[in-house]
Amino acid sequence: MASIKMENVQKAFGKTIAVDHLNLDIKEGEFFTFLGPSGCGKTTTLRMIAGFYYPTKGIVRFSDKDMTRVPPEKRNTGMVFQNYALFPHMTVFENVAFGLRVRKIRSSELKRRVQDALQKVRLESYRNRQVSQLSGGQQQRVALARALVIEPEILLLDEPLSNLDAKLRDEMRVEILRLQRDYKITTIYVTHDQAEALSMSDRIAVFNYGICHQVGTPAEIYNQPANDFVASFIGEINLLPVQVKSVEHENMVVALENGEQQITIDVPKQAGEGDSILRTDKDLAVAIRPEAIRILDVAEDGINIFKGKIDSVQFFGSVVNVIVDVQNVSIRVDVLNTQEVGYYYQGKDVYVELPPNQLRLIPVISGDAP
Ligand SMILES: Nc1ncnc2c1ncn2[C@@H]1O[C@H](COP(=O)(O)OP(=O)(O)OP(=O)(O)O)[C@@H](O)[C@H]1O
Repeated sequence: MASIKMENVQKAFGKTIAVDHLNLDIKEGEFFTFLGPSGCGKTTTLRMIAGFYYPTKGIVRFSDKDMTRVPPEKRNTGMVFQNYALFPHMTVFENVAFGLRVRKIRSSELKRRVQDALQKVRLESYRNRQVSQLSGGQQQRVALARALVIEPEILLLDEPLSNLDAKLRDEMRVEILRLQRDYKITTIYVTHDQAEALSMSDRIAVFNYGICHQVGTPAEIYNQPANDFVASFIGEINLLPVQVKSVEHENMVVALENGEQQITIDVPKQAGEGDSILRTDKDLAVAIRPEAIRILDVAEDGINIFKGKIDSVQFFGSVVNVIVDVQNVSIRVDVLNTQEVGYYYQGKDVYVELPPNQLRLIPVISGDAP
């Protein structure tokens, strides 16, 4: 097992800066995910860790050792590619044995290790089968066995499930996590799928346009997004553009200007990381998840309770998605399907409550794309 550090790393391809100002500290044994949309720099970062690319600037360390310019074959990393990159006409056994033959491992030990890896991915009975005669999920397992058999210190997985159908993907997620725990191996997982990232990772780094915007546990990323990009890339969220009206000891009062009208919202100071949010030169938004908002039939005492009218209702099974119009501002509320059918309907007068402890005041950066 190794830890991985990236210190102020940049990678440029000619004039394209694929990754910039990257600082990461990945712990031994961690399942760490790079998440972001296509072209945001995830694969480039992974390749700098594998050694297929060298950074233009900055340092890459494994367990404090400088690896920045060490070639891939001297790094002891195992990699699984999106398209698996297997040898189709070779057997399962030979595909898995490949890395060991390159390393000139003795035949008896080679057999034992391949057998062991095939057992771990539950493919022992397929050892003599040609890879071209396997299903997508089985090929994925061969690719995993081939990466693991060399007993790497670090496992690198580049969108390993993207070619599989939804059911197999679910199965393989569980399988990958089981293997990662069995081998206790530091793992980096690249994906653009937020559900995959949230459900599998110890921690996630969220990328956009070559910049890492936030590193945190799934709950931190979901509950305390650093800005509007992170907030809206992961899950559904209401983003209400606001201006700060006043700042008190514990609270800030912010206003959502809406033509002639104004909605004032009480936001606890810690929802904006204390006063620091006030020093940003960015526009601000109040962020709240749809499941954190309550719909009330009658006005109750409390703060941040606003009168509105239901605009639309969509049924999703376990959850009902209700859009409420509050003074021409659309607010999405997700309620559990526990009321009788027809309880929420278009045109119904309701109140919505935005609980202060569920609010975040965040900078709006999405206009900043290069
Ligand atoms: N070899 C290269 N030469 C020139 N530009 C490159 C090269 N590799 C990547 N880029 C550019 O760097 C940026 C980041 O690409 P990268 O492949 O790291 O993104 P990604 O997040 O992995 O995307 P995807 O999910 O589509 O694979 C993109 O703008 C891409 O076009």
